[in-house]
Amino acid sequence: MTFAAALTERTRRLQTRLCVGLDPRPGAYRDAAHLRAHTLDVLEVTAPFAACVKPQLAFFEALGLPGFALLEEVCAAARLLGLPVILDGKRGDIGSTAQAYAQGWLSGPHAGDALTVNPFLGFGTLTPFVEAARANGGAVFVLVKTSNPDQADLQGGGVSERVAAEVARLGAGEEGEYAGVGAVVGATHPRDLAAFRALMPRALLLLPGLGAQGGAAAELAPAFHPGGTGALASASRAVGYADGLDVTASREAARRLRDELNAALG
Ligand SMILES: O=C(O)c1cc(=O)[nH]c(=O)n1[C@@H]1O[C@H](COP(=O)(O)O)[C@@H](O)[C@H]1O
Repeated sequence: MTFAAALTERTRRLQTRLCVGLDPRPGAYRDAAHLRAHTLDVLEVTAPFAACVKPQLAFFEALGLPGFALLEEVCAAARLLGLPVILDGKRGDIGSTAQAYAQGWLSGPHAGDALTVNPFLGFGTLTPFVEAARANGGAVFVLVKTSNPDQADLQGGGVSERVAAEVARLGAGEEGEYAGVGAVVGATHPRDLAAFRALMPRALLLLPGLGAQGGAAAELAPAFHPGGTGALASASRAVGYADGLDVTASREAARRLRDELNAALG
């Protein structure tokens, strides 16, 4: 089953639209073993409320080699829990280098099921990522309108809409309910969601910024299709560090966010 199909099946079966972000901050732990144990615990306790999991590569890269080992463990544990994995790497480069990124993160030993990608170098540079995702039944999430306030410096003036049109074009010929080419649109831009939903009718929308960045579940309904599919709202700190390192608090935060998203959909 493709990433898009597996994710949508899980959303329907478990009635959850929550993506749990794993952003393990080294400063929060005594040592690497403590970080590892807490990260795997957060994954396990939140899995029943999650549609998917999104490890942020920066935090694993920051740990050096042990970070790569932990990332592999996280991906393996997620698979055992039935959770599709989105690697948040925001990769993008000239085509030949993009090909290496795509090999590493969408088909190599550390590969996830999906990867976030940056279109800044041009639409043609997305091709290696899209091809690798297709070959592996995976997906890419192209940055369309990011959650940060200063996104408008470069993404304003119609740029986000142009990227959205390219996302729709890239996914147009694919079979299945949702394409393997999705889009990132910040949960912090609720007023724009309906327009992006319309511009990319078959794209999965990843909505980061829930919680710590001010995104509110109650405002995200326009990103979804009738029946509550087609989008995922993502929270990292608000789940992983809901109350310090208390994993019971993480589980309850995931449960609450899942419920709030469902309530928003009526
Ligand atoms: O691609 C992402 O997930 C992403 C895109 C975006 O526009 N904004 C954004 O915050 N993210 C990532 O989502 C996570 C947000 O973390 P929290 O603010 O703690 O929920 C971080 O790992 C960010 O790198």
